[in-house]
Amino acid sequence: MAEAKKLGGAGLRGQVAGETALCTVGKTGTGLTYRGYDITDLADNAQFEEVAYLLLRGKLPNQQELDAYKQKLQSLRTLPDALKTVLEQIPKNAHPMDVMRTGCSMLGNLETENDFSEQDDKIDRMLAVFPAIITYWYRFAHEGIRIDTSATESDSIGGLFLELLHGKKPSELHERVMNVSLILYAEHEFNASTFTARVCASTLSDIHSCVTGAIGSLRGPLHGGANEAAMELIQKFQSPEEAEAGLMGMLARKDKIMGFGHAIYSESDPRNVIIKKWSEKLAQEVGDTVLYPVSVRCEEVMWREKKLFCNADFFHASAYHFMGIPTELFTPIFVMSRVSGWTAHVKEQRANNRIIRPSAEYTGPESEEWLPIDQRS
Ligand SMILES: CC(=O)SCCNC(=O)CCNC(=O)[C@H](O)C(C)(C)COP(=O)(O)OP(=O)(O)OC[C@H]1O[C@@H](n2cnc3c(N)ncnc32)[C@H](O)[C@@H]1OP(=O)(O)O
Ligand SMILES: O=C([O-])CC(=O)C(=O)O
Repeated sequence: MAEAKKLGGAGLRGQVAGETALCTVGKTGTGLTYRGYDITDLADNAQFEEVAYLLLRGKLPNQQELDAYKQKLQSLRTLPDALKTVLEQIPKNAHPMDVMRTGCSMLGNLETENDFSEQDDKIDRMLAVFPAIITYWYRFAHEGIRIDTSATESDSIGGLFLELLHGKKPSELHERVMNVSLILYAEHEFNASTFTARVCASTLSDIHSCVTGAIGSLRGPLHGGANEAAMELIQKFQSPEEAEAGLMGMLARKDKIMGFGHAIYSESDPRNVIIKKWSEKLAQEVGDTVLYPVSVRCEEVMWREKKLFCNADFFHASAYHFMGIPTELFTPIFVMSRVSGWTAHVKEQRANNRIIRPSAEYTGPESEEWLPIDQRS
C-alpha cells in the first residue's frame, strides 16, 4: 500500500480545516472516492449527471430519478437575454475563465438566490447553463455567430458542450470521454477553489458569490489552469526525443512543469491512469503520432528524474486537443464539472456552519512610534 504523503509546513498543508462527507483524497496514499465510491468505478460506469446527483443529493439516483434530473438540466439551458448582452461585450482576447467568472456573477444578478431554500434550483441552473455561457461567448467572439443554446440534441452536459462548440452532435466516443473527464474533475476535497467556495459560504453569502470566487481560484496555473499550461508545453515538441531534451533543460533551470505533482498525492494521481487511457484511444482515432508519445515521454522523464507524476491535468491536455477543443477552453470545462463539487461543499458548509476565520502568526514590527507625515523619510 502506498504511503500517505507527509504533510506539513506552508500553505496550510496537512492541517484539518473542517469536516466533509463528500470525498477522500489520498487517504491510503493514492485513492480517490466520492461519498465512498471509488473514482475508477464512477469513471467506468456512471454518467456525470449521476455523479453530480450523488454529490449534491447524497445518494446515487435510481433510473427514474436520473431521468428526471437529466430532463430538468436539459430544460435549464436557455441563456437570459441580459446575460447574452453582457457576453457579447466581452472581447475576443479575454481569458475564457474571466468569461466564466463574469457569466456566473451576472447570472447571480439576474437570478439571485434570495433564500437558501432555493439553493438546489440555483445549483442545477449553473450546472445546466455553464456550457452555454462559455460557448455562446466563444462562438460570438470568434465567429460572430449567436448560437441557440436550447436547440440542442445532447442529453448530457459533456455532449452539450461539444455540440454547442462544434455546431453538431458529438460522436459517441467524444461524448463518453467528456463524461469521464467531467466525472474525474467533479470533486476533490479541500482543494484551493473548493476551499474558496467554503470560506465564502461560511459568511452566509449567496451561491453565485461562492462559485464566482471559486472560479477565480481555479483559474491559476498551479490549480485548474495547469491543463492549458500542459498543452502549451507538449505542443513545443515534435518528438519524444525533443521532449526529453526540452524537459531536461527545464529541470536544470528549475522550471515548474505544469501538469505534474500534487499537494496531497505522493506517487500517483488516480485520475491520470484513467484519462491517459482515453487520450490514447483518441490519439488512435485521429492518427496522432506526436502529442501522445510526447506526453508519455514527459511522464517517463519526470518520474525518472524527479519522482514527479502526472496529475489529473496532464493527459487531459492531449485528450481535449484530440477532440478539437481550443486550449483556452480547457479550464472552463473544469468549471462545468467542479461546480458540482463546489456547490456540494457550499451545501455541506451551510448545513453546519461556523464562519471560517483562522489566525495568523504575526511577523511584523513589535511597536512603532507614530510620525507626523512631514517627518517621514
Ligand atoms: C487538478 C489540479 O489542480 S492538480 C494541480 C495542478 N497544478 C500543476 O500541475 C502545477 C504544477 N505543480 C505544482 O506546482 C505543485 O506540484 C502543486 C502546486 C500541485 C503542489 O505543490 P506543493 O504541495 O507545494 O508541492 P510539493 O510540496 O510536493 O513540492 C515538492 C518539491 O517538488 C517541486 N515540484 C513540485 N511540483 C513540481 C513541478 N510540477 N515541476 C517541478 N518541480 C515541482 C517543488 O518545487 C518542491 O521543490 P522544493 O522542495 O525544491 O521547493
Ligand atoms: O486537490 C488539489 O489540491 C488539486 C486537485 O487535484 C483538484 O482540485 O482536483
